[in-house]
Amino acid sequence: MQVLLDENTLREGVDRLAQQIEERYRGKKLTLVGVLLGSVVFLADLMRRLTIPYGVAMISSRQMATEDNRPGHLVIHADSLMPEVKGRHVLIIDDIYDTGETLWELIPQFDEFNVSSVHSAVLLRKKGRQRVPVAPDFVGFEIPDVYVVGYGMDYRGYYRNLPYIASLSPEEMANFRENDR
Ligand SMILES: O=P(O)(O)OC[C@H]1O[C@H](OP(=O)(O)OP(=O)(O)O)[C@H](O)[C@@H]1O
Ligand SMILES: Nc1nc2[nH]cnc2c(=O)[nH]1
Repeated sequence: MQVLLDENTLREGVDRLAQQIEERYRGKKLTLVGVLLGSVVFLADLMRRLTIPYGVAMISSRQMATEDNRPGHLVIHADSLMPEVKGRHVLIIDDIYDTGETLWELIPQFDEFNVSSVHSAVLLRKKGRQRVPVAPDFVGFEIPDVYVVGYGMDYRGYYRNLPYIASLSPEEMANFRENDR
């Protein structure tokens, strides 16, 4: 495991993002919408850096299988974690932008909630992986095409609690044993 972004670097990145978000949304009705589960640490830190008024919602999304069992659409669960967002400026908060499929699926689904606008902020953007024509509006850090864990992000449910972000090599992932945890 190799540390890619240490705690100080992450703090500076989140501060930078908070400033950019404040500049864009000052005077507007803003709701941050975190995408469970990986975004929770980033969201919690970002929330404490923002000084403008805003609401918060969380969404989970479930991938629907297609008839031939291939991965299909992500569907938003607009349940109790999603308060009224009608007429509000939504900023989707996610930990990482990889292929872009998650944002590509989620963004149009906000149309049915009659929001004023939908944009997105991600802590990390992996280079060279984008598969769809939608890009995040705010990006904390560009990272190489490696598998990362920590600061909310997991490998098989582990490592979300690390206060820094580290990369796992293919060998480390192959040798991962749940019984060692
Ligand atoms: O750009 P994409 O290729 O769509 O990948 C990005 C998504 O992948 C991760 O979620 P994951 O499915 O690992 O779930 P988790 O947040 O619950 O860990 C991350 O939190 C993003 O939502
Ligand atoms: N934990 C984790 N989730 C991802 N989802 C897409 N890319 C990644 C990654 O590098 N790490």
